[in-house]
Amino acid sequence: MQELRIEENGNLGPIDSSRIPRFAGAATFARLPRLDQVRRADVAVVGVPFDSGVSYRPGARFGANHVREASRLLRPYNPAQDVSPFASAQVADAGDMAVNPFNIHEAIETIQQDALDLTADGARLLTLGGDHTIALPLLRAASERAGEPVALLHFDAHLDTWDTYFGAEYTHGTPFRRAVEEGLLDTEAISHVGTRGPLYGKRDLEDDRRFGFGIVTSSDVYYQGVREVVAKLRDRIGGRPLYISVDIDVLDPAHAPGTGTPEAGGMTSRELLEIIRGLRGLNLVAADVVEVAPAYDHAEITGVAAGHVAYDLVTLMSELPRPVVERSRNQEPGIPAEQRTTAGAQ
Ligand SMILES: N=C(N)NCCCC(=O)O
Ligand SMILES: [Zn+2]
Ligand SMILES: [Zn+2]
Repeated sequence: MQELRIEENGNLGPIDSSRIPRFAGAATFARLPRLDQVRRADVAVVGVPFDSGVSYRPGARFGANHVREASRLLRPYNPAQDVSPFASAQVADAGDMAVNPFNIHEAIETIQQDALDLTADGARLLTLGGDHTIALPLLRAASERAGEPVALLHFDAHLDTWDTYFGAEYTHGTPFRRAVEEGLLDTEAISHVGTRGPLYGKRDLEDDRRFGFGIVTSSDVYYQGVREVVAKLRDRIGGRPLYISVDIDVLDPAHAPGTGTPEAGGMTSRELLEIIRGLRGLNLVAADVVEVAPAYDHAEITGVAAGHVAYDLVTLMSELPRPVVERSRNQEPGIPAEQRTTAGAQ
């Protein structure tokens, strides 16, 4: 079947849902073209079907495809930011990384290498998880591409700066401790937002503070409001290269039931979207949306929320200038998406 896509500014956009019903065909994120259908992407969206790092409910390995399915209703103009992201930039779906579900070390290496390959030509990367373990290799790739430690904005009910689980260093509760230890983060500019729920002990907070994290709790968002929170975050991040990690469990289980470690008292999807929209103009190099576990979802509530969060993150990226890539980076093997990614998103 012919795809009948919207094309603007020379960018190949989504399938036109006014001519091909939005429920028809295989899903890519927002019905965008696959990476192999475009010359090059300014923003690549990639899935990581991996959940071997979870401590409670499994199922986030199915998250990326669930978000793709739930993203069929996204439209090409984003009035909240007054931007048509798929016209401002070439956005494409790079399919799924082929990660080893039985070997977490190998999976982490694959994710890091694939993220490096996808960004070799200066593309910005949005990753759909997957459990939160994947943030570590994605941060390794982001800081390598930035050539310096990156600022981190981490939306999550959890700190994810714990040390080990059952002696394991690489889990979904530990990526940001590893990232600090590895020097991937600019510790002057790292914040958790939406934190809540019981901890193992007070020491969790003491460790976290020692690493340099600032915390805006879920209650802070409620009492201070979006504007004040955005102003503080922007101030802290400044002009640094920024990585945004969104664990969908930052939302209240009423807004995102489909996740592995839900905690009561979370943010609304409106609050989360408004904070993200408040970050316009910051140098957002890469982002992820993780921990969507469709088996616990109902009526695509979580998938729709994650899809909208991803859409607003892509919108932020779409407005930024394409980074100048040094020659040596250009000479890297380009985007071997065909080799490294499955045809997951057709
Ligand atoms: N990263 C997420 N979603 N959760 C971490 C929870 C760690 C725990 O089971 O205590
Ligand atoms: Zn979490
Ligand atoms: Zn998390």
